[in-house]
Amino acid sequence: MSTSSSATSLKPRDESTLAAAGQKAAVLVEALPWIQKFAGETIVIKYGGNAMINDELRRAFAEDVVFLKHVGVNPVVVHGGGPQINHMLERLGIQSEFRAGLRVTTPETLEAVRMVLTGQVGRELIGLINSHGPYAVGLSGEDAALLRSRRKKATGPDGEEIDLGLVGEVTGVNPEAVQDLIAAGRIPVISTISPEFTEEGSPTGEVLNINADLAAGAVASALGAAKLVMLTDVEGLYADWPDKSSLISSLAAADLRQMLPSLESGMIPKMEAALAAVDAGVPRAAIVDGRRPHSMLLEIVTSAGIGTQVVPDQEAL
Ligand SMILES: Nc1ncnc2c1ncn2[C@@H]1O[C@H](COP(=O)(O)OP(=O)(O)O)[C@@H](O)[C@H]1O
Ligand SMILES: CC(=O)N[C@@H](CCC(=O)OP(=O)(O)O)C(=O)O
Repeated sequence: MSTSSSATSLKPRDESTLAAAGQKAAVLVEALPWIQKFAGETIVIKYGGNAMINDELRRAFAEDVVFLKHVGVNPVVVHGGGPQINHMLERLGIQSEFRAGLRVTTPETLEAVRMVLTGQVGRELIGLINSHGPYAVGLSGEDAALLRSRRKKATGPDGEEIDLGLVGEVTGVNPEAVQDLIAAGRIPVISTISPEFTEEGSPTGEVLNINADLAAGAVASALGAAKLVMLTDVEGLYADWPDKSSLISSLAAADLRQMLPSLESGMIPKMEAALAAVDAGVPRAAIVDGRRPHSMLLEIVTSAGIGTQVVPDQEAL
C-alpha cells in the first residue's frame, strides 16, 4: 500500500484544528451542569425588537431556542417589536410618543401595534424557529384567555399622573394554553396584546397594548419559570447610565428596588419586570445584549453569564 504524499485522499491534521477542538470541548463541558440544572424547567425569554434587527441575529436566536428545546429545557418566548411598530406608524404618518418607557396608544396606534406584533414580528419569529422543525406556535394574550389587563396608570418624573391611552398592565395570567403547548413539545411564542377587564372581572371588549418586558415578567411568574432572560440593545444595566464603566453584573432585588426611581426610558419597564419576577419567586432574571449573536444561550449555559442578573435578596448576602 502506498503512503506517498501524492495520494489525493490523504489530508494532514494541523495543530490549530486540534487546539480549537479542545476549546470546543471545554465549552460543551462547561454547559453540562447548566443543562442538567434547567432540564425539565421553563425559561421565559423576552426577545426585544432591538435584538432582532438583522437576519444573523434573528437566525441565531431561533437556533438558541431550538437548542434549548433539544437539551430538555422548555423555552417560552415573549416578543416585543417596538422599533418595528415605530416603522409601521411612520409609514402610516402617525407620530410615536413614549412616556415612562411606554408607548402612548390611541385606538389608531393600537390597530398598528396589534397588526405588527401578532401579524408580522410574531409570524417571522415562528417561521425562523420552524425552519428547524415543527416547534413554534404563536399565541397572543387574547388567545385562550392567556392575559388579563387593566389600564396602566403611569407617573411622570415629578409624580404627575400620565394618561397613556390604551396601554395595559397585566392583572392575571392563565398559563394553561402555554402549559398545554409545552406538554406537547412545542415552543410557545407570545405577543403582548391583552383583553381589558373591569375591576369586577368582566371583559370590556377593548384590547390593550402591553409592554413586552412587563408581560414577560408576568408570564415567567405565572409559569413558575426557573429563569427570565431579556434580550435588549445594551450590555445590561448600568448603575450610572450612560457611563460604560458602570455595567452591573449582579444585583439583589432590594438594590434594584432602590435604583428603580432613577432609571430612564425603556429600562424602567424592563427592570420593573425583572423585579416583579424575582419577587414572585423566579430565581433569576437576566438582561443581556441581544445585539451579540447567541447571547441568550451564553447567558443560560455558561457559569459567568454575560449580562446583568437580578437575584433574590437572601442570595446576595
Ligand atoms: N441604567 C441604564 N442601563 C442601561 N440602559 C439604559 C439605562 N437607562 C436607560 N437605558 C436605555 O434603555 C434602553 C433599553 O430599553 P428598550 O429600548 O426599551 O429595549 P427593548 O426594545 O429591548 O425592550 C437602552 O438602549 C438605553 O438607551
Ligand atoms: C405599551 C408599550 O410600550 N408597548 C410596546 C409593545 C412592544 C414592545 O414592548 O416592544 P420592545 O420589547 O421591542 O420594546 C410598544 O408599543 O412598543
